[in-house]
Amino acid sequence: MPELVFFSGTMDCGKSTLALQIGHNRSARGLQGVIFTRDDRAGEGKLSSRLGLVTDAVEAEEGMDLYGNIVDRVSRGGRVDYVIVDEAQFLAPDQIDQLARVVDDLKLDVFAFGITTDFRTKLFPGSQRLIELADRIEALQVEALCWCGARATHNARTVGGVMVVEGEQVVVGDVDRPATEIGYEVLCRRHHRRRMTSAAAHAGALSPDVLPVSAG
Ligand SMILES: Nc1ncnc2c1ncn2[C@@H]1O[C@H](COP(=O)(O)OP(=O)(O)O)[C@@H](O)[C@H]1O
Ligand SMILES: Cc1cn([C@H]2C[C@H](O)[C@@H](COP(=O)(O)O)O2)c(=O)[nH]c1=O
Repeated sequence: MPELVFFSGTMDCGKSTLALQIGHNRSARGLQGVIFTRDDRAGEGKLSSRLGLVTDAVEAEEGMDLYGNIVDRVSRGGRVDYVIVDEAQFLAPDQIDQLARVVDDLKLDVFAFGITTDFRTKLFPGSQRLIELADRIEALQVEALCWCGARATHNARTVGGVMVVEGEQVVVGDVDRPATEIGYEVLCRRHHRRRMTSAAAHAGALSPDVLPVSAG
């Protein structure tokens, strides 16, 4: 049975790498897929992984009918065996409904990859709809880690090196950006709640306030 699968996790947990691997393994066996993405860091119409691999993709622009796009390809004689969607959190809810229709009406597997929640710990609309509609939700096996060593479950945004909890939901960016820019860091829930990024933890450790004080 074809499925709509949502591979979800934090930033930097290997989603794009897995998307590329799934595409590679299928094309190695002669299958033909359509790869959609939206606002990849590498630029329009690209699906890129931090491991250095990148492939061409169809930019799933705002308002684009993803079901219609696949039907057009097939009706023009094209072959489509499966669909991959990266950065699926950026899609509109009705585009996720269109992906579900690709599975149900066209009988194709759709593999969607995206982060579940934003820097405020709120669901992205596209991810919410995927959670509502997916046949399966898969967590990535190689977990990203918080600076404390716990599994990272949340995404923090930093501006000038300081964690923020207000701002636009969508700001394309990356982890490990210079402290002067808007950046992201993955954290466990405890440290996300305390707004304690690795820089804040490091500064706290150096602060005289937290140095051991002798009793005498
Ligand atoms: N130099 C490296 N050596 C080995 N693995 C790396 C290296 N750089 C990044 N990675 C792996 O790539 C993962 C990020 O992959 P990517 O597909 O870009 O993530 P996502 O799409 O989830 O943001 C990291 O969690 C890490 O496991
Ligand atoms: C948390 C968060 C992230 N983003 C952006 C930042 C990146 O461009 C993508 C995530 O890409 P990745 O391949 O999973 O690392 O999402 C955002 O716009 N808003 C956020 O709150």
